[in-house]
Amino acid sequence: MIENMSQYIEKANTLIEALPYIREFSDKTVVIKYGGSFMNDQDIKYSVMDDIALMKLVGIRPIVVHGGGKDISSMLDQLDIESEFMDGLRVTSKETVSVAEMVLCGKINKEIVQLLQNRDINAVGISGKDGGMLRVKKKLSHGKDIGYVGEITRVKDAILQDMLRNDYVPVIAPIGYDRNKQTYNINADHVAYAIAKKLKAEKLIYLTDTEGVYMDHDDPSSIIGRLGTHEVYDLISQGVISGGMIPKVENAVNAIESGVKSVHILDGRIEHSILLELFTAAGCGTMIKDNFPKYNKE
Ligand SMILES: Nc1ncnc2c1ncn2[C@@H]1O[C@H](COP(=O)(O)OP(=O)(O)O)[C@@H](O)[C@H]1O
Ligand SMILES: CC(=O)N[C@@H](CCC(=O)OP(=O)(O)O)C(=O)O
Repeated sequence: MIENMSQYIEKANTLIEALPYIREFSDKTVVIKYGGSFMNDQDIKYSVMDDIALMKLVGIRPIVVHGGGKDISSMLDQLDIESEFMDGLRVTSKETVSVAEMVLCGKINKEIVQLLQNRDINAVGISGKDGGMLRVKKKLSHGKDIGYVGEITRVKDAILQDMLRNDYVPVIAPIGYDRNKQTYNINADHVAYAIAKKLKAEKLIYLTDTEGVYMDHDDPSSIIGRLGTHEVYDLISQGVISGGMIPKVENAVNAIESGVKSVHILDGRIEHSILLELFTAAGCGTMIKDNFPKYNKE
């Protein structure tokens, strides 16, 4: 009985601990990039959707930007089309861009909307095409043409503002078009950054498949809890940050420089990592801000 009581008190304390954060973030915009390899794990998917629903219910304004690279690759595989990447970006032929649009907008986007609606959260799924939201131009990779890969040149946020004003959670697929109305495939990390920048979001959260940014890949205890923007390029040039983590931290620096308060790299494989970050004092993952002392490892 006493044991049970202490469990109840612990639960109540967790709720009390969340109070100042709920107050602080109420009415604030938080952009969540949901993608990567864990997207197809049902338990994780449901836990991410529960977190987003809870955020919305306590007055935060979440915006979901999703990826789906793995699903695109498996659909291409079924169609006997090879997947090729250059610097983390998919080389995108005309055929590939229409498969990407079909998978991202037709399958994944609507699935996320359905999961939020199942939780009685009004969500609307759009791509960068809707309301002319994302204008792009062709992105080159080290001067090389990699097909219909878009670099965002403009974000027209009227449609997002309308949705937020009317209390909808926007769910965004990373597809846009250029000045000739040609469809382009865009890396979802870049879309999340561009939207967070345009809306001057309070937070930009990257859910990924690692606990956060490590100093040493082989040592899980080397996670950097707080990373100052001025340290990021040092860590890239030392080879500490590499591969798919580079666009995330570069986007993080740019986001902070354009008014986003903090960027978080969180482990999407851990259930409720968003809630832990938002509503507990300890937080989790790596928080990137402009004013942390060097490699604060907490
Ligand atoms: N210093 C680092 N700390 C953590 N992960 C790193 C680091 N440097 C490179 N990475 C790599 O970055 C990956 C995350 O990027 P990516 O695979 O593109 O994620 P996503 O598919 O979620 O967008 C990690 O799985 C890891 O292999
Ligand atoms: C140009 C480019 O690479 N676009 C990505 C879009 C999806 C994405 O970003 O998905 P993840 O976040 O799950 O990796 C792609 O085709 O895979």
